[in-house]
Amino acid sequence: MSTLLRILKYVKPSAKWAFAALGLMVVATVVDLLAPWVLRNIFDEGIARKNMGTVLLLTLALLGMQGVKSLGAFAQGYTQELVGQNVVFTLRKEMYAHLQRLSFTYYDKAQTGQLMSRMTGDIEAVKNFVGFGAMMLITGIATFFGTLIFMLSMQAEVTLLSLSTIPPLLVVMWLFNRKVGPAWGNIREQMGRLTTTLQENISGIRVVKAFASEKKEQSKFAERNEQNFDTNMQRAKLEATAFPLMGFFGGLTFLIMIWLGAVYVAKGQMSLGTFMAFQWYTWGLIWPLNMLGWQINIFQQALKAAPRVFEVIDTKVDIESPADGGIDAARIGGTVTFENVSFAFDTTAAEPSHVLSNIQLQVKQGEVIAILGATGSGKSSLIALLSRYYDATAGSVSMDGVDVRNYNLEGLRQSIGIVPQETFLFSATIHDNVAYGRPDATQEMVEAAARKAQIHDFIVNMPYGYETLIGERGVGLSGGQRQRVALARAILMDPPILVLDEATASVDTATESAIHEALLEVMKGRTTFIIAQRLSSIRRADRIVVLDNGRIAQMGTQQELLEQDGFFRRLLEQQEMAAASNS
Ligand SMILES: Nc1ncnc2c1ncn2[C@@H]1O[C@H](COP(=O)(O)OP(=O)(O)OP(=O)(O)O)[C@@H](O)[C@H]1O
Repeated sequence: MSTLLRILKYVKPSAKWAFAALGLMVVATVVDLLAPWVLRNIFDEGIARKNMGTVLLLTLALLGMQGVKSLGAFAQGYTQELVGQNVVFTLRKEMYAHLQRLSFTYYDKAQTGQLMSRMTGDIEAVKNFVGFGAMMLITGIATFFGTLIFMLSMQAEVTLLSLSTIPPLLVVMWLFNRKVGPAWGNIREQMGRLTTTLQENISGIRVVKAFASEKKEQSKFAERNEQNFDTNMQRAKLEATAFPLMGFFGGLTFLIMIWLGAVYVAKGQMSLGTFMAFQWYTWGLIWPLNMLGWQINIFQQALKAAPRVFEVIDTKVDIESPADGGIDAARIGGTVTFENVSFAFDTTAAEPSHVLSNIQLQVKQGEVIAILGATGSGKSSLIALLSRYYDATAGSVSMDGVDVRNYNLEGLRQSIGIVPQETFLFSATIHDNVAYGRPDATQEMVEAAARKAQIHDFIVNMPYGYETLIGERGVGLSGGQRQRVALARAILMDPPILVLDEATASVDTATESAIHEALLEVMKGRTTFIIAQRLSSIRRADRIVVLDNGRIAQMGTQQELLEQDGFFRRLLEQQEMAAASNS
């Protein structure tokens, strides 16, 4: 019930259209109810009394009524679709906006395919109910009871006796409703899983092919496809049993009415006109009942689909700006302090395993900090706390002495230029990809950023220069080129804090040293965090932080760390040995 009420809330803004559709429905229903009554009078007042004028007049009235009904049906069809589409529009807008606000913690667990199927199929199922479904349900109920009133007023006995088929019909409907609900729930869930399998396969198609796993993937998909097939067939079996049974009882009503009607006409207790009108009216009883089977289907589908959409919309946003909008981060200088910071990804676990423990680090404005450590030691996690991708579980991260949680989130993130390990490029021109964070940037600004990232020469040699489409539908770029586009993207933001996460990992040594030269310029005056495995990438760091299993194991200048027996010296020795054996 609460789901239904919540769905109706989305209809509220279109209330005037919904009422217009209802009004038109009432017109069409009244016309429908009056038509058999006019027919009765054609017989009883016209034909029986040989009054052809009345016959002509009433036939013309029937024609006019048919015209009004058709016009009403057209307008109603349009308006009910308008109401449905408005609901779809609002739900999609709300869900999309909420998805933009949800944090990394949500996306760590979310399945893209499930989200896509909720955004499309499930919302569509809700629309089918609020538009067509609900209107047909109301039309059906109005027609049924309206018809009943007309019939009872004309001949109560025949009407009541004909209705003896209604109780078994209601039992069939009740059983169908009970069984078809869970089937629709399964179908909606399975569609989500099917879309997830498809989406993962397409995103990971390179891995699939590299491991020649096409057959395995096909059978995984086939399994889910079969589940969906089976559940749909179970649903079809329910429909195939229930609908004809409903049809049978509906037909029986009609036959009983004809038989009883004939008996009553013969006995003189019913006029021929009423008998003819009853034949017409009986359909007014039967079709709403028959249609009810479909309506139950549409209703149950919506009832199972809507909570899947609401679940996303209701997910709590755990990382956002403070309620008052937060402190403007536009003038952040770049002093960063980690004050006894500990962090675990899953804080809901009974014993959260800490990825970072008791991090104590003060970074001056303009300082270049290199973060080193074995894989999985927590380097990316440490950096993720700066932009509030996640919040520290204990302790605090502050910038210019203000806890990051007190800044306006948008401003905070705009103050931190990040070149991530994995670059995502949008299906857009290379210009738009570089200017992603600053769409208002001039061509000169974009080019200057690209020059600093050592990618300008490559771009101008592309088929359409900066206007070349890249990403899914455009030209592919190599790993190193993608990384340099990401670097240009960050440089263009002109942020006081720069984060380079293995930013030169996938470029050759010559490009790497060229980028480093350029970076020297870029890093000037900016607080920079460089996560790197290669020593060449950190040569210009003022200070090095070595992480070990989420704790700071070493910290100091390159010279200081060289004098200690620790991770840094071992790394240096290893890399020097590797360089010697390569030469
Ligand atoms: N989204 C996540 N959810 C849960 N655990 C995670 C998540 N991301 C990373 N971890 C875990 O946190 C630990 C630290 O990971 P992190 O990515 O910070 O390490 P890293 O030092 O940057 O590693 P690498 O050098 O391989 O990039 C790892 O043990 C990893 O398994």
